[in-house]
Amino acid sequence: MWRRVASSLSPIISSSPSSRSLSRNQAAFGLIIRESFATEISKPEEGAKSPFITFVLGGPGSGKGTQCEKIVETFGLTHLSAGDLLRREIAMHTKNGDMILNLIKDGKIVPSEVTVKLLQKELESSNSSKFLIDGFPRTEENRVAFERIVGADPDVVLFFDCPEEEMVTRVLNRNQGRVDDNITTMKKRLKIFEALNRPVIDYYKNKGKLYTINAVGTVDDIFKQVLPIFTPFQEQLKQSRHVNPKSPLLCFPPFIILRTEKMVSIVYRPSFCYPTISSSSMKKKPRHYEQLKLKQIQDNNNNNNGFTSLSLSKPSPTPILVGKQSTQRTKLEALDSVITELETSARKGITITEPEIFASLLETCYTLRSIHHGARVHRLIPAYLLRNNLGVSSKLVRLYASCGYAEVAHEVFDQMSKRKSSAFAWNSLISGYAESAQYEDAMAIYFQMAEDGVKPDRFTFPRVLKACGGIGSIQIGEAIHRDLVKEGFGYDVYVLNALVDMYAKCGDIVKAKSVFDMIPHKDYVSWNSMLTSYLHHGLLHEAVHIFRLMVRDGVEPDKVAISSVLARVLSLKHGRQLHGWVIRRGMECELSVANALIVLYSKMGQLSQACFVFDQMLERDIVSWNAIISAHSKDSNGLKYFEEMQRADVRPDVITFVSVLSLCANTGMVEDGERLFSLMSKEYGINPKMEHYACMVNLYGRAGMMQEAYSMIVREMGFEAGPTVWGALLYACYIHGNADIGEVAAQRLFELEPDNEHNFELLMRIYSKAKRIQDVERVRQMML
Ligand SMILES: Nc1ncnc2c1ncn2[C@@H]1O[C@H](COP(=O)(O)OP(=O)(O)OP(=O)(O)O)[C@@H](O)[C@H]1O
Ligand SMILES: Nc1ccn([C@@H]2O[C@H](COP(=O)(O)O)[C@@H](O)[C@H]2O)c(=O)n1
Repeated sequence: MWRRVASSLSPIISSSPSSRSLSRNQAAFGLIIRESFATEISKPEEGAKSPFITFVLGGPGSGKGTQCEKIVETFGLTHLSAGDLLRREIAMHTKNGDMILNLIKDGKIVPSEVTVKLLQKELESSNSSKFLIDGFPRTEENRVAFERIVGADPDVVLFFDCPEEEMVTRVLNRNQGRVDDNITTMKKRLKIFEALNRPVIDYYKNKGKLYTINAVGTVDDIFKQVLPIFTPFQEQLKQSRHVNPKSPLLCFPPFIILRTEKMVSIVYRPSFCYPTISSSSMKKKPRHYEQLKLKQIQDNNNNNNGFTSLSLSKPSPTPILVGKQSTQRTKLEALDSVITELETSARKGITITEPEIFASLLETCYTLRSIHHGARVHRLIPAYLLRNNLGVSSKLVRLYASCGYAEVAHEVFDQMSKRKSSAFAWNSLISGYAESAQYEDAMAIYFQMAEDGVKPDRFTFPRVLKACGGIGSIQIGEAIHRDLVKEGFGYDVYVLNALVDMYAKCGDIVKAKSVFDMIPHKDYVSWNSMLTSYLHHGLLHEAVHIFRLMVRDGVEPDKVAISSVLARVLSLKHGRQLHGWVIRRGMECELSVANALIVLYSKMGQLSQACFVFDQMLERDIVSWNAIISAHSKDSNGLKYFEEMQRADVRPDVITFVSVLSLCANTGMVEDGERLFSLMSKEYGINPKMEHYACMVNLYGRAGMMQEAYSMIVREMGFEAGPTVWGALLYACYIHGNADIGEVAAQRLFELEPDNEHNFELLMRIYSKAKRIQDVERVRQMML
């Protein structure tokens, strides 16, 4: 192995804080990950296999990236583009981001330490053993630093030799919005290439490792020169893969259970952090991404490193589909297995006392919105932990509140001994309410906080502002704005970003823009908030302006902005173009983007495309399920998705039932509709709302069951029926020519919406069908 694997398991079980390392993604997931291996050695172990490394050199625009894609396709190497890694730093506003941006704008070389560290991180976190390192080393200094820090030598060095004029033409036509693709920077890049990269090329030439390729001609012609270079290495490339214990790609399923006689410990690893992939996704085609995913699953099936790991469903022969579907299922299965293991241990008298375990599990339950699993975890948590550990109880509170279990959330909250000492617990409650669209409740908690003398912190405000945006009250929003300034958060980017969003959602785009202008160091959230706000307000011109400024500053629109753009697309052609753009950026697997694509295709009547996107999703949330079911509003196949959703243990919500009930109404599936209506309250505790009754009246009405439809309104509904319900009945009366019930429905509608001419017209048609000409005339007179 390239990196040494410590043999002992003990560090895992008694991991000290120092043995834990939180990677960026891990931290983002709020997870504590115990490192299961010692990882200090960066030189290859003696006798261990080194990774197969190819350096790809050539001037700017010589076609390195293009050829790398083909090499990846054919030989399955992992593509790491140094330029892409640096651009990712800019986009993510890391501490080096500004410095890198300035150097790239000027065509200069970023300090080797920075670039090599980025490459090293990618190499270490990948489970691949064969890499294409593109655009590196650019200088002798780069080369030496790589040898020193990574401790590896390339097996092959490709040099794409291209005349300057051709490179200039290609770069100026590249059209990817890169800050350095302009003639001024290009001239500098070419000079630097000649001065600094030539010595590297000569170095490898002297070592006999250099392969020079004439980079003029078609992409395929050039690749014909590349192919034979790798042929001698084919066996080496096929050989078993390097297994890196630190690799997030290897961490599948997300949990590994470690058992000793007295103790059960869990190593939690988020299975959906793929830094290697996302870093180079700018250039990569999603197909490679899929190949990697599938490999990941296969590798994990093959490598359990001696741990008791959770079982995985075997991938089927269709890589793309199965890779993704099994991923989603396995996440829940893994969670379920871990909880079952813990329950078994608890029954045997082994008490689990580590708050990190519960915090991780609850975080996962929350991500998967599995309240059922959350409740099981809840039962395992010792009472004293719940009372005293803010981290654990807050996660539980948020889970319950966000799944609509307000009472239980409050019960847990009330028992928290430290709830009055900080805003932490309150934030969870506010966040839970805000996420489940219970905005008034979220606001009430904020005001309660003030009454109880708990000071809000910088995390409180974004949550409250989100709730305020949900309510759409500019007055409350302004009051909170004053509060946050008073509390000293008037210059906090994190808070100001939420303020931009709030003002925009409350309809005051001018104020949103003035807050945005006030943000001194805008981060990518600031830009994306403003872009999204303009889009929401239909201000496309302004949105395009912001978009241009973003590209100028090297900030890419994020998934939220892209989802908003997708939601506003008016033509299938533009939708498809955007879908292509999304794929090129490797963003098609982002949950909100995929959800928006489903809605887009469904809106455009492209059901099979919507299903395709859905089937490809790595992760699905309630919005995805609702979108695909709603896309089937006139197709009985939609119920299969509902059943699949239940099997996946995703809890249907109010919207899901509106969708399935209208599907049943539209397709005449009365029995299924009745069954689902009853399931909604009995199984899922959702009391039927106006929309559900409207669907039921529609269901019976369309099926000609007028008495059932009528009695649904007068007998079953516990509240006054509104226009949607009576309207459904009136329409059914028109279809089935029932003037008696039609009169009753119309009468109620005339009271509820006296100005809606449609109701009068419908009643006239009903009378006309029944040949009650005098009544037709009477209604006509009423309309005058
Ligand atoms: N053989 C070719 N003929 C014409 N255009 C090409 C060819 N190969 C690549 N291109 C185009 O030239 C542009 C530059 O190619 P590419 O991005 O692969 O170059 P690169 O060497 O990776 O550039 P950089 O170092 O600037 O990242 C792209 O727009 C690409 O589509
Ligand atoms: N080893 C490297 C690679 C790149 N850079 C900087 O990034 C710019 C773009 O690189 P591409 O390979 O995508 O063209 C490049 O001009 C350098 O500014 C670097 O510093 N070191």
